[in-house]
Amino acid sequence: MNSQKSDIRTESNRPVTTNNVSNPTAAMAATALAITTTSSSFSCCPTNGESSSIDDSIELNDSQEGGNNNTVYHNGLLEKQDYHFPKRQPVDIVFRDIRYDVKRFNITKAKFESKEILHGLNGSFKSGELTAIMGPSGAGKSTLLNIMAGYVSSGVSGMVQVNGKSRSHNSESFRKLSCYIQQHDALRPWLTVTEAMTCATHLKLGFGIPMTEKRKLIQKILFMLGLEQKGNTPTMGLSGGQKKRLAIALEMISNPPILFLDEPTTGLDSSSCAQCISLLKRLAQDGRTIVCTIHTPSALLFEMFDQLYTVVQGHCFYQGPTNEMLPFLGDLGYHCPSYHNPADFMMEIAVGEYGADVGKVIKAALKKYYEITSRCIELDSTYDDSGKLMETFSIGGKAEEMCKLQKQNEAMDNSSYEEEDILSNTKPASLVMQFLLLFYRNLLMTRRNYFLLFCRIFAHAMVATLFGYLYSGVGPNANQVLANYVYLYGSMLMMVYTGKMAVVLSFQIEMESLTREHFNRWYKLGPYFLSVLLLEIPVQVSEPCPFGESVTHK
Ligand SMILES: Nc1ncnc2c1ncn2[C@@H]1O[C@H](COP(=O)(O)OP(=O)(O)OP(=O)(O)O)[C@@H](O)[C@H]1O
Repeated sequence: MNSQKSDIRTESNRPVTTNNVSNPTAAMAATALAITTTSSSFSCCPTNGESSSIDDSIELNDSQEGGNNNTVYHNGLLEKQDYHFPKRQPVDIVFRDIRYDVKRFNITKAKFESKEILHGLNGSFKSGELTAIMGPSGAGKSTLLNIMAGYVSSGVSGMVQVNGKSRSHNSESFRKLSCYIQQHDALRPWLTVTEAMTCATHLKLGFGIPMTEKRKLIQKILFMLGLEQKGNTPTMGLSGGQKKRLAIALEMISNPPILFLDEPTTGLDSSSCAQCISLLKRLAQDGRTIVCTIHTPSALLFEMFDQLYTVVQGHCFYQGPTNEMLPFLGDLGYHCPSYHNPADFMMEIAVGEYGADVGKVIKAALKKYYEITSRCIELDSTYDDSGKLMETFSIGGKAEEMCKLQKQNEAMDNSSYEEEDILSNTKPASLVMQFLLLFYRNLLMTRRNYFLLFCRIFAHAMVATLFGYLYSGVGPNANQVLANYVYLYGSMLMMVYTGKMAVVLSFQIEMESLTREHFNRWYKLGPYFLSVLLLEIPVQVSEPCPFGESVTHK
């Protein structure tokens, strides 16, 4: 245990300056100063000379939370037992009759046709539970997740309730509560882990809280996610599992009570998969609602999920506790062979192996859902207006369930939300600050991507030399009007296409990052586009100048 801690200290024992900014105006000035200095990272923006170290931050956290840093290994996974994210209000999601229609153009009939992808899905995702959405490829898992996250809203019908209140399919307030981590991590490869975290913290939490608090928060998140020793590593130098954890870490800054993840384990080896799911499980145990799609997990991983929602051909195939899935299929006459992975077995039944009747299972799942719902309605009716239990039950099963619900209610009432204050009082960065931060981030990435920069400079120098040689001395010569025209036209094309190519080549990567960051409410689109354009303009303006002048003077 001690050796583990001392390792961390040795690895991260480097001075990190902190910036204790307590009001927004001072913070703006501080950041502007940081941006105008030649500082090479977000984390090094000294303004008041105060300094501390990562080491100090960890120690401070230990003493503040009054716990030993019990770092233990379980199933080969690193667990930081005494570190928890601040509690958030539990959020339960219930959805009914979710349908999704897409319009497709039928070439043979030369008209648009509607196709239903999801056929009236019902279910719920509860706080404190880790739910897996499973199903064969093309079953509609990602579509369901996109709808639940509010990422897709057109063509969707049905009802989604959040803590009992109806939610529109593109609800802005719901997006404040949730974050959506898509399959592709879409991280910024040229930023280090600390820089990526610092930038995200400034954007998400604004400048209303001191820099020291932000720094502590970053260290705590990185520590909890096992990335504390990777602070100085560029994102592109992380392994697949570490990238997934960083993607989660970036969203955990705002500590959302709901997390949606699309295939978080795809492309990871079994150990990284286990680490990732173990992390999600821990986050769920702290009271979050965590929903992720997953492709046939191993038996070990499968057991880690609390709830399972299976989709087959756009229908619900099974929903309920993971450990009740095999008895459910067993009741329908499908018995899992010994030593067989339950997840594999379920998928085999879902694609009709063992002579399985998929329709029969879908009907049974629907029947089970209605049975549970009607039981819950009965249970609800025994609460008074304030949600308290009115009477006890004589029927064993129901009484037990009611007691469980009652205990959950009491636990919620007694739980302290003091820790929440630091985040609940925050406002995201203003538009101006968003622009400054994004501009600085772009500048940093452009500077570090020296190969691209070198290629651009080299291409321009080559074209300038060629044009200079071909059109040397044509400027003041009245007989060379056509040559002047060709030169100007060529220069114009050069400017347009080099500018365009930079955008075209980086479009796909940039779009993925932009979609993720914008959807998760890091910033507005205006500051983003302005920051990209302003960085491009100096390069474009400088292109024709040297050559243009040389021609005019000749
Ligand atoms: N916008 C769309 N237009 C046409 N078809 C669509 C659209 N979105 C989804 N689909 C279809 O809906 C079905 C479900 O897609 P979805 O991506 O949800 O599947 P999935 O279960 O996540 O599959 P996989 O595991 O392979 O990612 C697929 O057949 C897909 O082709």
